[in-house]
Amino acid sequence: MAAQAVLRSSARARLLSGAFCAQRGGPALWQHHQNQRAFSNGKILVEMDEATGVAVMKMKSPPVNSLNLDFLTEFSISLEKLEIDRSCRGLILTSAVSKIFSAGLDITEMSGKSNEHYAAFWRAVQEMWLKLYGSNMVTIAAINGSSPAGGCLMALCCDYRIMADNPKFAIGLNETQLGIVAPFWFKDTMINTIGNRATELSLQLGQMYPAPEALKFGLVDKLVPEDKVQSAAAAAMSQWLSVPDHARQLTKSMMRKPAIDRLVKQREADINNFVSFISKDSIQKSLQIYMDRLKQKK
Ligand SMILES: CCCCC/C=C\C/C=C\C=C\CC(=O)SCCNC(=O)CCNC(=O)[C@H](O)C(C)(C)COP(=O)(O)OP(=O)(O)OC[C@H]1O[C@@H](n2cnc3c(N)ncnc32)[C@H](O)[C@@H]1OP(=O)(O)O
Repeated sequence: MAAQAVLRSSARARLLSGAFCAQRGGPALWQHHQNQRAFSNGKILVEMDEATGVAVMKMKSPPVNSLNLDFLTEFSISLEKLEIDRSCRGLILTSAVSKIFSAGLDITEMSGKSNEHYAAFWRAVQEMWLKLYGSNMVTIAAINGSSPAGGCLMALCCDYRIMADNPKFAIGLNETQLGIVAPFWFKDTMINTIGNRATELSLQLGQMYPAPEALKFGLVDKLVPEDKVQSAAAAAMSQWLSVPDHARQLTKSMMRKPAIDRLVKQREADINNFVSFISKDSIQKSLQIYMDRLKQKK
């Protein structure tokens, strides 16, 4: 895919240079065990079944798998590593943290930091989206917990979503509830999944949907009991992998390329937009109030 080609160069350069690995105290090499391979960079664990060509990526950044700069960098590098591995055809994205898929973007990365930091953070968010939404692999989200905002975006980037059937787990793009605005590419991803009107309702209200409502709304494709999420994802994966790769990949590209190209074309403008928006005093105040409320609810 065009966007993949653009993106691959920078992440691969970092991957091959080992800069990221050195920073983490050593290269994230595959460990082999029978038919299984695994690597971990700290916040992400990847286990690959060589017999099926399916990798399971587990987010393991407690307490809530929030997407900070380190996490996003590890995520993109891990994904790139799988993308260039020809034996890997499918990816199941899930969480190793109980009851949480991902709490979305780390709000502390968007509060009280320099403009340079906001720009680097937003570039990493864009990169995560470009890589996951544009992946050539079959991607299935095994949503085993709550998944607000950026966590919902990650799930929406996948080709298929299976969620634990627990009304305590909710998913949605709730940005307006924080006093912030989902950028156009979050919106495009949601429109491509549930359509324009449902997206407008959902985004304006900053709605979080408990699992049963998320299914009705089309935000997720299937609900299964909590302890069956991984096995259901594996079963769905084998169905998806029965389709010839080249035909499925070209079809995926046809559906997603317009949205991907749109961000690729205005990447720098989107970063500048984010920095000027997030650094406003009024927005910083809104985020502070939201964080205070989160802490007070205990
Ligand atoms: C017009 C121009 C527009 C341009 C574009 C501009 C801007 C776009 C900007 C941004 C887009 C952002 C998308 C996002 O992802 S924003 C993040 C939204 N996330 C949330 O709202 C999640 C909030 N969290 C929760 O709802 C709950 O924590 C959760 C359901 C995930 C888990 O609940 P639980 O009860 O288990 O755990 P808690 O006690 O609430 O949390 C534990 C601990 O973690 C902290 N925390 C939770 N979420 C976050 C987070 N997203 N970032 C940072 N920290 C988080 C929480 O505060 C607790 O900390 P502590 O009290 O233990 O220290």
